[in-house]
Amino acid sequence: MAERLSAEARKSALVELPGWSETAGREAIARTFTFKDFNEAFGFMSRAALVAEKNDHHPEWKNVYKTVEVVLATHDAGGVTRRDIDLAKAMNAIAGQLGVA
Ligand SMILES: C[C@H](O)[C@H](O)[C@H]1CNC2=NC(N)=NC(=O)C2=N1
Repeated sequence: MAERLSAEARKSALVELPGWSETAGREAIARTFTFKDFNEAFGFMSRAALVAEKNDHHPEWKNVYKTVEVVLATHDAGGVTRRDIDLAKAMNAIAGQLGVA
């Protein structure tokens, strides 16, 4: 089972996660992605969903038209773990391939 990261470890992990930040009032990380249109936003979600399913680690997310708000935390650990960092990195890579840095 993945271990919760310390505040320090979370902060240093975020250095390598452009666009991501800690959420207020909850041990989690979040990013809002804005794509060209709904088609690209949904394409991002489709690809990210496959990664999440493969890793058995799932996002909390909301899609409104071309934006996707993502919150990541490890429910079993009650905070942020490496699994969240790894999924955030994968999401940034997928968004990058869609032209969203
Ligand atoms: C049974 C299943 O492996 C667990 O419920 C997985 C599913 N996906 C998950 N996703 C997230 N974000 N946190 C979890 O603790 C988690 N646990």
